[in-house]
This record gives sequence, structure tokens and C-alpha cells, in this order.
Amino acid sequence: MSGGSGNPVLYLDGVSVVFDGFKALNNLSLFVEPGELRAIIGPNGAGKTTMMDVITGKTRPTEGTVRFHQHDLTKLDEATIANLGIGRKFQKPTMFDALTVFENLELALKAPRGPFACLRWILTGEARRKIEGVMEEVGLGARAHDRAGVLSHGQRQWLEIGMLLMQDPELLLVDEPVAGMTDQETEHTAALLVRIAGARSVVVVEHDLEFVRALGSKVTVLCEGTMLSEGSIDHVQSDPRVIEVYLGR
Ligand SMILES: Nc1ncnc2c1ncn2[C@@H]1O[C@H](COP(=O)(O)OP(=O)(O)OP(=O)(O)O)[C@@H](O)[C@H]1O
Repeated sequence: MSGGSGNPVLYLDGVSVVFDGFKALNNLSLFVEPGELRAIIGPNGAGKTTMMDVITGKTRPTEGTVRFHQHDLTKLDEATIANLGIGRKFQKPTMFDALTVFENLELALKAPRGPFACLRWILTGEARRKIEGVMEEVGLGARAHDRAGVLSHGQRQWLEIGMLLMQDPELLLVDEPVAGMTDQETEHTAALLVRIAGARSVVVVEHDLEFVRALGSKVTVLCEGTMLSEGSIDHVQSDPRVIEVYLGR
């Protein structure tokens, strides 16, 4: 068993997911510490998306333990899990193009429930400071009043991360954040994720190994639904099993 020193925020032990007899996850164990940044890599079909789906309650494991602190995530629905403080960023942005960066963050904060909730909303000084803080964190401070629709692909991804941060997640799951980004945007994204981890745990699934290297974090390599190798990027890249999976055929 590996797992670090403290109590993990996220604890997966012996997790399997079987789809029609096919094991998408096979006895997977993974532990993420408070404030940790973790990269998950692996070839196509390795089970990375299925792992994220299990954590967020979209997919139920066939067997195994999935815990967020003391909460058994296998018993909870997606909305409850999100409310516990697990945010997930998908590849496709979900912001409103006609609204500004500031307004999108404002909407993410208040998440109005019910038809008149927004009419009762008054932007308090505290909320404004929070929005400004998040804009600085994701590097969009200078774009506050630009409409989301005019942002570059990279900036839109950062806004989306900012929208998740407005909900104060304790664990943020980020799916292939740098797909389609320029080299400069990719570098900015690595720095951004390093910056925002620490105050919360961040798990990043990504194919781009140069980007993963720039994260400087512990890396977990998945293959055929199970953990193949774990450690620094140098460690996993020199692991013969990883070399075989990535380069061997
Ligand atoms: N709902 C499903 N029903 C049947 N098989 C599925 C289902 N979801 C995923 N799979 C299979 O499980 C395996 C793992 O898929 P998964 O999407 O988790 O891999 P991945 O590592 O995210 O791959 P990629 O890098 O291509 O996104 C794949 O072989 C996939 O075809």
C-alpha cells in the first residue's frame, strides 16, 4: 500500500468497473493527499475517464472502496458529491459567451436555484473580492470586462477553471486541460494548476507528457484499468513497463 503520510482526501482502493464483462478499471488503488497536485497519464482506453466518472458518481464501481474524507462516494449521487466539494472540469467549456469574464464568475458563485433567485441576488463586497481573487488566480484579471466569446481557447479553459474555483472545491478534477492549446498557453496552464493546488487537491488527466513534466508533480500511469507505475515523471518515464506501453509496439 502506498498513500503518503497523512489522511488522504481521496482514497480509491481495489476499485474495479466492469462493462459487459470488460474490466475498464481493474483493482485500481489511488490516494491523493490534501493540497496535492497529481497527474494521471496512460494510453487510450487505460481507464482514466472511467476513474474520474467513479469519483464523481457518474459510474458505480463493481467492487472496491472510493472515499472522499469519510464519505463513501459509491453511495452518493453526482449532485451530492459535487456539493461535498469535488469539482470537475470537462474539456468542453460551459460558460456564457455573451457575458463577461466577471459575470460568468459571478454566475458560478451564486448558482441561482429557483426562478427568482437571481433577482434577490446582490453582489456583496465579499463576493466581488472573491471574483477578483479568482480572476487573479487564473490570470484573467486584465480581461474582467471582456465577453467570454472573445477569449482565446486557452483563456476560456482558464475561465472555466475559475468558475469551478468559485465553488471552493476541495478536490478539482481536470480532464485534458491543454488539448488544442498553444505552447505558451500550455505553459501558463501548468503554472496555473501548480498555483491553485496547495489550497485544494488537483487531479489532472493529460496526454501531453511535456505538460505533465512542467507540473513537477507525482504521476500515476494507468494501463488496462490498473496502476502501472507511480512517482516523479523521470521515474515513470524510465520505468520499463511504461516504456513498453508507450513505445513498445
Ligand atoms: N459505458 C461503457 N460501456 C462499455 N465500455 C466502456 C464504457 N465506458 C468506457 N468503456 C471502455 O472502458 C475502457 C476505458 O475507457 P476510458 O474512457 O476510461 O479510458 P481513457 O483512459 O479515458 O481513454 P482516452 O485516453 O481514450 O480518453 C475503454 O476500453 C472503453 O472502450
